[in-house]
Amino acid sequence: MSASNLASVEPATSMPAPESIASPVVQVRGLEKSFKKRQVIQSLDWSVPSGRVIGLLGRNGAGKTTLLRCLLGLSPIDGGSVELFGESMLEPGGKRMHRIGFVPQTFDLFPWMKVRAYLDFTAAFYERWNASLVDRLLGAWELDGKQKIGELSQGQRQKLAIVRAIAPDPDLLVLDEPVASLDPQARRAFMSELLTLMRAPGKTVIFSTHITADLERADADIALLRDGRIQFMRPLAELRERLKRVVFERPEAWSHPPVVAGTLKSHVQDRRAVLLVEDPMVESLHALAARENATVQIETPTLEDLFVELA
Ligand SMILES: Nc1ncnc2c1ncn2[C@@H]1O[C@H](COP(=O)(O)OP(=O)(O)OP(=O)(O)O)[C@@H](O)[C@H]1O
Repeated sequence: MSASNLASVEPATSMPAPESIASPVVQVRGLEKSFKKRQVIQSLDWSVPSGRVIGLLGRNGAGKTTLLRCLLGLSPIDGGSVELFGESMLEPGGKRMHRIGFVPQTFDLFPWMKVRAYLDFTAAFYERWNASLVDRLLGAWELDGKQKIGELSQGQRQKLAIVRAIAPDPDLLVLDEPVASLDPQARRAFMSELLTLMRAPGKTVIFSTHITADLERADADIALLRDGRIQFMRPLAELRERLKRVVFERPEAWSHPPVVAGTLKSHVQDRRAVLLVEDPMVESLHALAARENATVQIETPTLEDLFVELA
């Protein structure tokens, strides 16, 4: 059993608000991307409605960076199509880029420029540029405008990349592991800043991360990338409500896990059988436990548990 059951219950786009069905911000159809013989993205379909915060999860090497770069036209695609704001995306450029902010995984541009000069230089390219936000964030995040970019620490560069990406007031903000180098205080401050700015009508955030606590804090929709495809996209609250960890325990060892409808994954550990079940029927579980001379516990898994099980 696998997470694809989730996708079969509902397609990769889950329950968008009615007004957003008409105009997804991101619409990907049949996307293919390989590096030499290594196929990273395979027939990937993904529709991201406006107004959501999406956490893109996937194991190391699952293709998150590749997918985000393909979305933004930064990496050529081998097949399929990508539309942003309803228009085909073949390469970055044009007016639409004013509406898009991107924080790459590593930021190592313009090492000779000073922070303030770099931001002023970048501002000139944008129709909208929130100079007071820049000033506030430089202060709050303790970035020195007079310091050279090449002399910044990794975390400070990441902060600068974030300031640069959100200052143009983007409608779509794409962040590739934006908080990987930030300390816990900076991560929290960043997440709360991000959500305040982007939890506004018409704003959409897509960010990849391994830090599941941040996704929980952001109350994000979770999109899982595995085997080259988006396996499902669901609001975190819905995942937690519908997916349960069911633990059977009995005096004798299990040779195989008990059969339960909706099981996505299961394993046995001696006298324990642990199942991840979608929409479990509580009475049937208790009846099954009684037949098997077992006790049963139904738990709500953490997002990290879910990630470990499903990714
Ligand atoms: N420029 C490239 N040339 C060749 N292979 C590449 C290139 N970029 C990525 N890959 C391969 O594509 C696969 C997906 O890489 P990608 O960086 O997209 O994964 P990821 O999900 O972002 O990983 P992580 O969580 O570790 O950042 C990996 O197997 C990687 O080796």
